[in-house]
Amino acid sequence: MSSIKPVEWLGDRLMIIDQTRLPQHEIYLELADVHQVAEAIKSLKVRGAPSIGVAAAYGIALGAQQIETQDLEEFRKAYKNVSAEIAATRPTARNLFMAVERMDDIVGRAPDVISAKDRLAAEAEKIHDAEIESTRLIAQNGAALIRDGDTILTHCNTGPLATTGSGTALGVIIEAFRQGKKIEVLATETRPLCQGARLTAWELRREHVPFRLITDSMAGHFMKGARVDMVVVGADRIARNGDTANKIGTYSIAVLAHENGIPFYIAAPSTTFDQRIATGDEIVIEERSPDEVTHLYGKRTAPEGIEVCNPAFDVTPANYITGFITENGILKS
Ligand SMILES: CSC[C@H]1O[C@H](OP(=O)(O)O)[C@H](O)[C@@H]1O
Repeated sequence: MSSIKPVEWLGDRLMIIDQTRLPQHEIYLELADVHQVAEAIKSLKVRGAPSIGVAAAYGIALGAQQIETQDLEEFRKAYKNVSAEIAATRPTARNLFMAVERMDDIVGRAPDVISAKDRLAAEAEKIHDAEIESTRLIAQNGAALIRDGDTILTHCNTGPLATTGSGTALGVIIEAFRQGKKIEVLATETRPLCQGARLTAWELRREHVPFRLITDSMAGHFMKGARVDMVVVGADRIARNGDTANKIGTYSIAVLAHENGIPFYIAAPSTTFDQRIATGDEIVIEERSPDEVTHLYGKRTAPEGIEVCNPAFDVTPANYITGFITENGILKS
C-alpha cells in the first residue's frame, strides 16, 4: 500500500490532504500562505499532534518567505505576527509549540533575512523528517508489546494522517499486523468529529487490518469480560509526571481499562512531552465550537438555543497509564 502524505512541502506552498473530506473524498489542497495553513490547522484539515507540529513549522517558513523587507529588525517584527498566528491556532498539542519555539529561535539567531528564510525552511524539513523517523521507531517498539491473537482497542486517529509518518498508536498496531500477528482492532468512532469512524477506519481498511468500528459508549462493554487485551492511544501533551492530554473520551477509556485489568499504553514521540509542566492540571484544554456537537456532518441534530460543552481533549492521570511507547523505547509510567 502506498504511503499517505498528509503534508508535503513544495518549497513555496504546502500541500495537504484535507482530512475533513475523508473518507468519502481524498482531496489535496495547496496552501499558499500562513493564513491558509493556520485555517487548515484550526479546522482540522490537518490534525494530529505530530502533523500539526509539522504543518505549523512549514506554515511559519511559508509566512516568513513572504515577508518582503531585507532589514533584519523589520523582518523580525513582521515575523512575530506570522509566528503568533500559528501559535494561536490550537492550544493543546505540544508539538505545535515545539515547532514555533524552534522556528522563533532560528529567527532570533539569524544574521540576516536571507539566512533566516533559508534556515526556517530547513528547520521545518528537519522537524518533518524527525517526526517520520520517530513514528517509525514507535511502531517497532510498540509492536513488540502486541501478541498473536490480541484484540486491541484504540481511540481517535493516530495513524499516518495524524503524524506524517507511520503513526503512533495506529502505527504500533499496523506494524504488529505487518509482522504477521493475528490481531483484531476495536476502533472507537470518537465523537464529535468522528476521527475514528472517518480516518482510523479508512487507514485500517487501506492496510487490510481486521477491525470493528464501535461507538465511544460501547468501549466499556467490550472491555468487560476480558474481550480486550490492550488499549493503545495517542497523546497531545504529556506532563513531567506522566499525566496525558489526549482526545476527549480517553480518560473514560483509561479508567475502564484499569477497572478491567487491561494494559493502557500511550504512544507518542518525545516532541509531545512537555518538560515545562509538572502535572496535567497545567495543560490547556481546547474548547471547540458547539456546532461540532449540535450538528452531525453539517445536519443539525440538537435543538437551537441550548447550552453545549465541547472540550476537544481530557487528561488521563499517570496512574492509569501502564507505559509510554516512544521512539526511545517503552517508558514505565
Ligand atoms: C498522533 S495524533 C495525537 C492526537 O491528536 C488527535 O487530536 P485531533 O484529532 O483533535 O488533532 C487525537 O487526540 C490524537 O490522539
